[in-house]
Parts: sequence; structure tokens; C-alpha cells
Amino acid sequence: MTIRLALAAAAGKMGRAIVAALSEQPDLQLVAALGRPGAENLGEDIGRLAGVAELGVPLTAPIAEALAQADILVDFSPADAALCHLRAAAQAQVPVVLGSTGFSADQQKELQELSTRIPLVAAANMSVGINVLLALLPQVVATLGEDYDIEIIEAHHNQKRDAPSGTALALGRAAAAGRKVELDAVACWDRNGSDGLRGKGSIGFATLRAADVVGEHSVWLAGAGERLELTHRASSRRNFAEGALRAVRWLQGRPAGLYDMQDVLGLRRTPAVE
Ligand SMILES: NC(=O)C1=CN([C@@H]2O[C@H](COP(=O)(O)OP(=O)(O)OC[C@H]3O[C@@H](n4cnc5c(N)ncnc54)[C@H](OP(=O)(O)O)[C@@H]3O)[C@@H](O)[C@H]2O)C=CC1
Ligand SMILES: O=C(O)C1=N[C@H](C(=O)O)C[C@H](O)C1
Repeated sequence: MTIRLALAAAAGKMGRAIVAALSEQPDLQLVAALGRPGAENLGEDIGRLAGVAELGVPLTAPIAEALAQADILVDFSPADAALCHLRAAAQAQVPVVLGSTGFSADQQKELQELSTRIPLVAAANMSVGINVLLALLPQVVATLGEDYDIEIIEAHHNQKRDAPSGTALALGRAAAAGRKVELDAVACWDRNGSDGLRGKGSIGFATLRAADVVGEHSVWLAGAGERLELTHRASSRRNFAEGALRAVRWLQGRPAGLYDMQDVLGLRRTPAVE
């Protein structure tokens, strides 16, 4: 059976990586490619924009038309646009694979509400490596105990809008889960000036933005006389794109609900990491 995909933010960095990955997968057919309304590249062939062969699919803007032809929507738009797309998908009863990050607390709440109406896989990072780390981290943190300081360091390209990255936040939540606390209660988002000593049990975040870094995340677990560093480095967007397409296949026939890559990869434990 062929799965028909509509792809939002198709001409973005992730959109182009997904088009390139899709062109090698005969069971998946791109039927609509959405761009930003008013963008100069509307009407151009998305295959050409992605640097692969022409696909006969022009970049267009009207989402209702795209959803009418599709079995699933894949979306890596900026958060505001993604939420608009999600509302349209709920209206049209089209399942969604969502990779966007940078949602506010209110937006996350709306996202959860919308997922009661359609099947939705939402994950800040679709790579296998990060998801294995997310599954392992609570156990690692619990085993090392309260005396180990936790710091999360992330680096991305200079076009990234949100900080810390969605992945860093997910790693923070997984680490906090290992201590049975909420991340918001222990997070130290930045340090500047005479803020005083590091709070025991806090989870610190540090953000780097430079040139074309695809995405790097390190969790430091530092105790007296030793430091364990758990690091993931994405060297291409291909791994995120392959993860998204894996989620597309997994989502077929699922009931409405909010899923993530832990579900897709069979890594979900009880109690849940997220
Ligand atoms: N879950 C995961 O594994 C990953 C998630 N991400 C996340 O994906 C998102 C996108 O990242 P990336 O591809 O690097 O970003 P880009 O900026 O390269 O792409 C975003 C695209 O969205 C388009 N866009 C902007 N506004 C709208 C709108 N209102 N309606 C429709 N399209 C719009 C832009 O068009 P234009 O250029 O014309 O403005 C652009 O083509 C981010 O939130 C990022 O954090 C990224 C990598 C992996
Ligand atoms: O914007 C990016 O590029 C990425 N964003 C995601 C995030 O915010 O965690 C995932 C990946 O690190 C790349």
C-alpha cells in the first residue's frame, strides 16, 4: 500500500532532507509540498528545490487542498505555523508526524488537545541515537544518585530560532524523571553575574549557536573526581528525516492520541519518560 504524504515547510532544511529521503522509498508518495504563504519559491518543483530529480510536485500554500489529497501530514515548520497546520489537520481528520520545536506552554496544551482528535507523533528529535539516550537517561541518573551534578550542553547552526533546543529540554525532562522531580522545579536556564553557587540538584543548560552545526547534545553527569559525558552528534539531517518516515509508517491505523519516538521505536518504559 502506498502512503500519500503532504509535507509542510517542504523547502526548509528539514523539508528538503525529507524530500531527498522520500525519493528513495517507493511505498511513500509525496502528493503535496507546502511552503510559507507569500514565499518567492511557491510554484517551484520541490524535487528541484531539494536537489533531487523533479517530482512534479510544486511548492504551494493552501493547506486544505494539500490535506484533501493526503493520508498523513509531515510537519517541520516553525511552531506558530505548525500549530495552524495541526488545527487544519484535526479539522480534516489527517494524522500528523510533527518535528517542530519551540512551542510555548499554551501551545503545547493546545497540541495535546488536538491530539485527542487525530493520531499525532510529536518528537523534538527523530534520531534513533537521541531516543535511545532519552530511554536510558532516567536510569543512569537514578543510579549515580543525588551527588552528581547534571549539565546539558547543546550546539546548533546559526539559523536556529529556539533555545534551549527541544532535544535539550527532552533530555532535561528525562534526567529530572530519574530524580522523580519536575524539570521546571530544578532547571537553571542560564548563568550570568553573581548568581551564587550552583544549587544542589539543579539541572543546568548551556546553548551554543555557530555556522552550520547540525545538532549536538551532551549530558554531563559530574561527581567528585569523575565525569560521565553522554554525547550525541548529528552529522547530517538524514537521520532525522529517516526517523520521521519511520514514524509515518508506524502511525498508519493508530487511534487518535499523542505519541512520540519512544512509541515508534518501542522504547517506551513504565513509567513514561516524557
Ligand atoms: N524533530 C526533529 O528531529 C528535528 C526538528 N527540527 C525542528 O524543525 C523545525 C524546522 O527546522 P529547519 O528545517 O531547520 O528550519 P528552516 O528555517 O530551514 O525551515 C523552516 C521552513 O518553514 C517555512 N515557514 C516559515 N513560516 C511558515 C508558515 N507560516 N507557513 C508555512 N511554512 C513556513 C520556511 O519558509 P521560508 O524559508 O520561506 O521562510 C522554511 O522553509 C524547527 O522547529 C527545528 O527545531 C529540526 C531538525 C530535526
Ligand atoms: O533546529 C534544528 O536544527 C534542530 N532542532 C531540534 C531540536 O530543537 O532539538 C532537533 C535537532 O537537534 C536539530
